[in-house]
Amino acid sequence: MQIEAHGLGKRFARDWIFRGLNHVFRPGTATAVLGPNGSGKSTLLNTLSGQILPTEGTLAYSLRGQPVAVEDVPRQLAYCAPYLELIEELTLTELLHFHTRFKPLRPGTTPARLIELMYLEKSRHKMVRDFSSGMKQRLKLALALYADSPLLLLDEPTTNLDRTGVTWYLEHVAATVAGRLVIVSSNVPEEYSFCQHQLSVTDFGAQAAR
Ligand SMILES: Nc1ncnc2c1ncn2[C@@H]1O[C@H](COP(=O)(O)OP(=O)(O)OP(=O)(O)O)[C@@H](O)[C@H]1O
Repeated sequence: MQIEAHGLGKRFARDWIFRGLNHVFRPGTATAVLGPNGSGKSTLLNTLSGQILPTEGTLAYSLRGQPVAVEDVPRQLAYCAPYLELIEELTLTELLHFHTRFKPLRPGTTPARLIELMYLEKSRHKMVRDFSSGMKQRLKLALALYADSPLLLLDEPTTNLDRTGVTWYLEHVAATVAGRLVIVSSNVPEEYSFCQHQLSVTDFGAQAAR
């Protein structure tokens, strides 16, 4: 997927979060969106993915050269973020079967295989609400990384992961990002080490908007 932003700006009430963003996010590339806490990284990701409307400017989406309407972007999108919740009342196996009805996994990956890839075999019948925070994060990441979607957004992807979890994340990112458009919001260099491009939200953020 490709996303072209022209003069993109977002304001909450009287505060501009970012303004004047002109950028083309090209398919097959990974971009890290950087900036301190509260600078607007998540707001930018949510705007780019069509979850919230920009205040000004335009976004144009295309897939293999064909335009994609903003309302069709969610179908192409896999998104992992701290503010996106899992369905905690389901067991791991139930959740995977439910989730993948709407967001299929990439060809060759089954829910059973995903459980192995997450090293969660012993928890396949455990309710998600009883998972540790690191297990939940691994599950959220696996659902996004192994989704059959050309657009992958990762907001603070190593949240709640220990060293083993970070190593797991980097290994599975390397296995799944080829050919996709990937945008990572982060303050942790290790978690965006695979990104070829960096975009600092403060370059077109609140300071720049004044
Ligand atoms: N729905 C909203 N209404 C009003 N203000 C909002 C809303 N969402 C975000 N903001 C404000 O926009 C600013 C940027 O927030 P955002 O979450 O995008 O920053 P961030 O760079 O992702 O921060 P962090 O690194 O802490 O996750 C903050 O001042 C926040 O309070």
